[in-house]
Amino acid sequence: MKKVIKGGKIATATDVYEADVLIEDGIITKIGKNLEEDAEIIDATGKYVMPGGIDPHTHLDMPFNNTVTDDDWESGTIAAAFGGTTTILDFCLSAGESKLSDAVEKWHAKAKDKAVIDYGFHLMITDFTPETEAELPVILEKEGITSMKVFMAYAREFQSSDRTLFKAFKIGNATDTVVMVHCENGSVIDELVEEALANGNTAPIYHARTRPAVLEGEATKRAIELANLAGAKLYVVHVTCKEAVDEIIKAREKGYDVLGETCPPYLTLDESMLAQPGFEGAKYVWSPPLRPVEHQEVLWNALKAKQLQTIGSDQCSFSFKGKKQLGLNDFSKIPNGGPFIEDRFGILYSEGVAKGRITINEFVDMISTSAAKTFGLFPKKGTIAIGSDADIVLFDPEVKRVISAETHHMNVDYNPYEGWEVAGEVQTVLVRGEYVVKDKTFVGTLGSGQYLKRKPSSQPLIEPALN
Ligand SMILES: NC(=O)NCCC(=O)O
Ligand SMILES: [Zn+2]
Ligand SMILES: [Zn+2]
Repeated sequence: MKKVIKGGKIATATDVYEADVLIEDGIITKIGKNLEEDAEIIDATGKYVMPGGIDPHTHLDMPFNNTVTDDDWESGTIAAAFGGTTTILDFCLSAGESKLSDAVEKWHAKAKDKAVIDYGFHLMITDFTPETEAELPVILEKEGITSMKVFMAYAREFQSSDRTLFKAFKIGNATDTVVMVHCENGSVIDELVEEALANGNTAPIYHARTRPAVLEGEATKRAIELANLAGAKLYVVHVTCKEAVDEIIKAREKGYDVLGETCPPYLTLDESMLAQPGFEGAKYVWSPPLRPVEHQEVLWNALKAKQLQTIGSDQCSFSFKGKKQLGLNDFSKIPNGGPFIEDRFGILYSEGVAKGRITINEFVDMISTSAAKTFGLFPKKGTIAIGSDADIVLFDPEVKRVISAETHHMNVDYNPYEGWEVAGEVQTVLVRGEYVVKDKTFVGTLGSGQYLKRKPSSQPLIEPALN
């Protein structure tokens, strides 16, 4: 059945205008005033009609820090949809697998019968054996994967040597793959952690104190130089601080092909959350850590200036009364990560657009379009245009609502934004023209999300004007 969205205000990364949208067979086929069609009418009066959010950074059902994240592909993608996200790019973990193809197969099995929105994978690389090095280009092509993540942190779990990092950049260059890097100095952090514990400092705040911003800046610079030496496209994930932003700006001014992502908590929460009495701070333990409040303005300014381009949720959820308790007597054992897949879109709108920090077009770009372009999904995803998938969010900017773990859809017992009043509400969400959320009720089907094969591009990531 055809659908027409009528009377709304279409917002894309470049325009805002009133028009109707015709959807046929999951695709946008017409955009215009007063479309008269024999179709189901969806009334969007007073609402924004926006492209569905694209979350380029999630960890669903992922083994990590001696446990597994609490949101799987069912709760995680349902929560994403309620929050206005219609595509996610999740990290497929290859550590522990002798073949990359086994890792990818495992990730397909996790997602296939559960996902209610569309999805793709980034490959997570920790090391190269001669076999995995040979297999990588084959897997990237076969699976339509155009991005991989390498870690300069988590010394005992995922951290790569500089040599592995450099190899990844060389392969990135040869295959036009975007290399995403977690930039922290994991070895120095380990030393600082050991020192803190030896001094009896076991509380959650020491997670932040043992991962200083200078180590994020240092690692960011190292990744930038190694990527440039290898001729790779670099995407710095979860940027938190001035030290890292400064390195990214300097590199971009030199014409290096570098993009940066930040995440809602770094824009809106600060280090003091970890210093709350008792074990409460464990709710805010993720890496890199929250920073002192002055870093927030640096991040907002960098987004506004397009020196940072995307917003990932870094969804990596662990319940407070459950898995976070692993670190009750030792902050270094608190599983790293937080639940953000549902509130990424709403927090950025409320703190960004409603508070006048960014425009609605900048919002759409950061929450959807820019990720689509970076990761080979545009214009199928990431915009409202004829020929694009009808991944559409109807958003009422006038509604005020309160975020709470009591009402969210993530499979965790707390929300870092508990009690926050936010402006704007996602009301209806379509994926390829089918309702997943209709008038704030889930009506989707488990397993209806489609795996997205992407195509590498030889184009640089950096916009030509900056070259
Ligand atoms: N960010 C975090 O603490 N957990 C997820 C893993 C990562 O992205 O580093
Ligand atoms: Zn990371
Ligand atoms: Zn992450």
